[in-house]
Amino acid sequence: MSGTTADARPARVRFEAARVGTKAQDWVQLLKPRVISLVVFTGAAGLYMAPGHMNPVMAAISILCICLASGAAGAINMWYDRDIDIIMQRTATRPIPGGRIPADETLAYGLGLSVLSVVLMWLATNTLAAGILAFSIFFYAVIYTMWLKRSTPQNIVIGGAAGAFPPMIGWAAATGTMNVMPVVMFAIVFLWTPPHFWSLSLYACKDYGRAGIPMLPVVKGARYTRWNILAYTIILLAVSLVPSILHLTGLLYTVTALVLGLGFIACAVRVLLEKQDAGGVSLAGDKAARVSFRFSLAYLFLLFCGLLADHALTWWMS
Ligand code: HEM
Ligand SMILES: CC(C)=CCC/C(C)=C/CC/C(C)=C/COP(=O)(O)OP(=O)(O)O
Repeated sequence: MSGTTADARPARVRFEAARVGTKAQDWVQLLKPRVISLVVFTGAAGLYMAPGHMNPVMAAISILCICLASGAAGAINMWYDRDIDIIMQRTATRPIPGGRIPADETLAYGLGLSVLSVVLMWLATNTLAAGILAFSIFFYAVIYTMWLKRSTPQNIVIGGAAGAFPPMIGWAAATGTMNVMPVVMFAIVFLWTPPHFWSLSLYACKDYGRAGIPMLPVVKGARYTRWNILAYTIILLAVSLVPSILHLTGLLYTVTALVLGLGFIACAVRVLLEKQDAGGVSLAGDKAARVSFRFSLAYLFLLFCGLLADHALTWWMS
């Protein structure tokens, strides 16, 4: 061993830690930037769908606050999960387990950004938006991360609410009120989260098992998880059509929701039918689950694009 201090981390983790980016990139990585991009997009969509005209500077500040809050919650999640992140291959090279950023600084960073985002949202918009924003941080960092994640296989079904609030926050920031449309947008993201995450959990199952996290395939098995993914994609398709049924959206959105929903169901059926052993464990390298996970990301992005385009078209034709 080189140097004077003993380093108990596995060789692969030490190698990765030395290889990964700069200090600034590490601070950004703590915020889970790629997840934020989609979270912020759904928040901006909620803001855009709201009636009336919001001052563009206020709109930009509101979106920045959602971005900061989501990142802050991600940093607190990484602080709390540092003991399991070092065990799981997918997360072992994150800034804390990689030994590049101290845990206490990460916590201070997460708490600082949380306060900043909520106070800024409150000053720039209204109490309702700031209140839901604060509740979202609390729900993800405390309810999901510190409680549900380690205690029940339904962790992400309930915990998924945290990531579903941004459209409501965007709407509240623009109007100071709540309505059916943002609640339906919440429901869409809420029901999207299980097939999104369970697709990934099918091929990350060993990691979660080793870390002792009771994710659905670890506790109930891969076959049960496959059926659940299919069930949620079917419910998701039905709920995604609620805006059409309530005449809140037009034909463009309806067609988008139908095509994407059927595509997601097709992915889920492939996950269900993939070559597997008696326990439902894939014999095909979890190819179908990997496709389903990637499709889930495209699905949510494109569905919300459909909402925005439909809204813009309705406005343009009126
Ligand atoms: C409790 C709810 C959720 C759970 C448990 C969850 C879980 C995960 C996990 C474990 C990953 C892989 C991350 C990695 O490899 O580092 C992931 C990726 C991702 N998630 Fe989720 N997710 C949830 C909700 C959401 C929400 C609400 C959004 C956005 C609206 C979202 C957007 C994304 C994106 C964009 C990625 C890809 C990140 C990348 O490419 O690195 N997730 N999710
Ligand atoms: C406005 C606001 C506060 C929004 C919160 C949005 C948000 C961050 C949602 C959760 C997204 C996510 C990556 C969960 C995975 O956590 P995990 O701990 O299961 O995944 P990991 O194992 O990759 O850390």
